[in-house]
Amino acid sequence: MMPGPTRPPVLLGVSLKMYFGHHETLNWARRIAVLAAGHPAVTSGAARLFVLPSFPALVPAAGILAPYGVALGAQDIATEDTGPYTGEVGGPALKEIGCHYAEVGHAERRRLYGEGDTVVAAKTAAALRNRLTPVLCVGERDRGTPGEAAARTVAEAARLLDGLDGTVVLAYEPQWAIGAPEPASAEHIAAVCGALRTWLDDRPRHAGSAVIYGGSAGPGLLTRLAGSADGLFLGRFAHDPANVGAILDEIRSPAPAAVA
Ligand SMILES: O=C[C@H](O)COP(=O)(O)O
Repeated sequence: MMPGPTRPPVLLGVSLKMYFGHHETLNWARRIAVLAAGHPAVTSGAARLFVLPSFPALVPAAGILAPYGVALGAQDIATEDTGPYTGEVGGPALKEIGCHYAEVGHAERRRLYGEGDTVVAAKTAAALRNRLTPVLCVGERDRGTPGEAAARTVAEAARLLDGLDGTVVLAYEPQWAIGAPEPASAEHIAAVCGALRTWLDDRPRHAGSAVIYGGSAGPGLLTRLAGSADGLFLGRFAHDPANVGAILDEIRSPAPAAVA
């Protein structure tokens, strides 16, 4: 069972993207709160949960989830903190309403909204500047060998974090595995997450950072990964709270240390 006695907590993040309506989001959050209140993986500290709902749900979802230790975060953040940026939401406001995380660089924002490395790096900087932990999505576009994917993904993380200090969550999301029937193979994930972990471990300025896997992740994957990632970044398969419960069931031992 994961994690072993010296492992930090397993970090489980959920992005709801734009799938749910407002009340649906809050009803889902209530069911996650019940899970978090009663599941030994959470109450023992072996697992830590965070949820990224859409912007309008952040405040009421925090009211439902934060009492049970579930952290909240935004799915996006403006590059600037304040000013004439219609439609944007800045880091200071996110911090003020209780966000702990801000997601940046998701493949959907790159593909659909034209965000490139410059914007993603600026959003990562904005999160860190506002004491929000960036959930920085990295990962190759096309399926290739694990070695190629690891080299590309480490280079991407290095590029995006160049000149930045602070704790981050690196969400390894091979783009070809997002929205797919199955996640990448455990071997592929272990190769890339291992390379990202090695890269982070050489950089004390990112101490406390975590590497999690996203892309069609669901029940059973944590067990198959056997500790090669620090956790999971869940999408569709978290829509049914029973799946979140099943993933928590894979995590049993108490954990002594903290991650991002
Ligand atoms: O943000 C989450 C990831 O993009 C994974 O989504 P998915 O599990 O629905 O593929």
